[in-house]
Amino acid sequence: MAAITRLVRRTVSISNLASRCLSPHLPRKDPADRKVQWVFLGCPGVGKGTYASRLCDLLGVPHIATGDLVRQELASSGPLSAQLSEIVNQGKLVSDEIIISLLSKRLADGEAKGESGFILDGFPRTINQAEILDGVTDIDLVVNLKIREDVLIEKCLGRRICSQCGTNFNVASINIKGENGSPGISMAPLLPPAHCMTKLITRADDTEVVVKERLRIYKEMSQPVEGYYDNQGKLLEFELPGGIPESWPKLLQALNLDDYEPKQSVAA
Ligand SMILES: Nc1ncnc2c1ncn2[C@@H]1O[C@H](COP(=O)(O)OP(=O)(O)O)[C@@H](O)[C@H]1O
Repeated sequence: MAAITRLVRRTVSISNLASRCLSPHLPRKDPADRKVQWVFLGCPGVGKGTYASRLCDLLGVPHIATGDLVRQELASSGPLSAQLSEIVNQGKLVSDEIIISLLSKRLADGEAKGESGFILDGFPRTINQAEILDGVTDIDLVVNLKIREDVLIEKCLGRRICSQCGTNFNVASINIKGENGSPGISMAPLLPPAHCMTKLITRADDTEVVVKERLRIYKEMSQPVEGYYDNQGKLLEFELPGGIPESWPKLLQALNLDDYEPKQSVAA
């Protein structure tokens, strides 16, 4: 009973925190009067950040990646830093309280700069987070990116970040032949320009052991979020057919964004 009371208190306090922190920054407006409010779901390494940031450039909305917020907090050596580094380096999820407070601060900063709309990447990652988000704003669409698991591991291990500009690259060259009726897949490396080449770093949580743990946790904690949005009729499943040159135009088609053709050149 005491445990239930504690859980109820905790849930209430997270919901209070969420409504206190998130509500002012996520006004419920008619979709016709505001920019898109989308969520990107998908396993670690699938390319959420890559495709979400390209779509954000196209649609003129901020790309808000909670993983980036966590890494910024880690790099800042602030009070949460040591606690976060232990959790993240084990591939575990950060608590809802911490994630919501980082997200609300990011939204407040964006609001002060006059931002409108968003694509969320890496949030919500649990049913509780999805319910909290639903309590404070309307999500128009949830894109669930998918790719086979052996590719995910190779992509995580090949991921590199420019320590100066923060851009993601990938040195993995993926070429898996089709077998037993399932299609093969090829993905060329996404190499950095010369000025980033000497500044590349690998994320501490992109080791094989930690990536496998992140995949396990994704299946346990985050896959149910797909069903949550499917039940609301908001889920768009998108199986990546290959690297960016093949996938980007097909993703635009699936999103009915073919009209944005002049800007499709960002994919080149
Ligand atoms: N919504 C969230 N809830 C809890 N933890 C999160 C959330 N978003 C990011 N994190 C933490 O930050 C780490 C890195 O996140 P991210 O860059 O999105 O990684 P991934 O490549 O696994 O999708 C996660 O493994 C987790 O520890």
